[in-house]
Amino acid sequence: MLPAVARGHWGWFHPCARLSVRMSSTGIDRKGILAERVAVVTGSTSGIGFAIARRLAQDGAHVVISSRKQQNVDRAAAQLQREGLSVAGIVCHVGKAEDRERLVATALEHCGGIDFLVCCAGVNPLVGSTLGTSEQIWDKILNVNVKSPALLLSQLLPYMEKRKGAVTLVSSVAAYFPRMELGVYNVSKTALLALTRTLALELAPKDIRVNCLVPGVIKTDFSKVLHGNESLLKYLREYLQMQRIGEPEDCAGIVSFLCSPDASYITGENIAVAGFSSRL
Ligand SMILES: NC(=O)c1ccc[n+]([C@@H]2O[C@H](COP(=O)([O-])OP(=O)(O)OC[C@H]3O[C@@H](n4cnc5c(N)ncnc54)[C@H](O)[C@@H]3O)[C@@H](O)[C@H]2O)c1
Repeated sequence: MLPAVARGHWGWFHPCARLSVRMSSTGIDRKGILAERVAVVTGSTSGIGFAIARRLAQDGAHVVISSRKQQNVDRAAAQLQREGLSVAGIVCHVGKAEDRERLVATALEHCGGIDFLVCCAGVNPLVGSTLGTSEQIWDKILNVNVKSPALLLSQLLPYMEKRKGAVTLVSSVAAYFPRMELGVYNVSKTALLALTRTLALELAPKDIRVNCLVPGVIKTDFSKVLHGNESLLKYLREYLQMQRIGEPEDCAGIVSFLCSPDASYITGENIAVAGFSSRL
């Protein structure tokens, strides 16, 4: 049986209290750079989002993870809690307003505020040509990939104000060099670059920074269609100057840095983690 917190019902158990208990009982007094800060990470039960959630928690933050399916939330939250990290999980389909509201309420109720938002949730139905894409698919991709980070941020904003918060959106190198088979996905990821700069501009007076992680090919389920194909993988390795595709952990440290006080004067930037491509 998984702990209640992993099912999204915390009851008496306060995940944020857990870390302080652990720290005092083990005598560890070295606080992480993100200690006592609270991070909400969408699409974080696997892949890049999971690696980011883990890293933020390792660096001291209380982290609320989320994705669409309860069983995935349970599994991921339980795994990180076993590692002694202060993590709670809740189901949130980012395209659903009521799910976003519940995510916000959960973070507030159990962690008392919100400092960081990392938007990893993304969809990528392989749709082929942009002009051949149905309106339904257009709506789905733009809703989840572009609109939902902005809508979620507007729901979180009242609580992030006065906390010198930071937001990280997640685009893709497809924003810079679109792939034929990705159609509208390319468009959505390019829109995120513009969203980053626009939000950075709008939120700078509130001391909230907005930056964008731009991953190259990272080994996750999402990109299996690329790295699962031996000949394509060989091509990618030769094409990438570092001779390898990335791991989710390659994307994690930069997000922790962007949340940290060390990045206090960095906003509106799109930062590629892509192993160097001469086309970037
Ligand atoms: N893997 C890559 O090569 C790569 C490259 C560039 C950009 N990205 C981007 O990175 C992000 C994470 O992808 P990943 O590679 O870690 O994939 P992944 O499939 O491992 O993780 C995606 C996560 O998002 C969740 N998710 C999907 N739709 C959701 C929704 N509507 N609401 C909430 N959660 C949802 C999934 O459940 C999963 O937890 C995506 O935005 C993707 O576009 C990935």
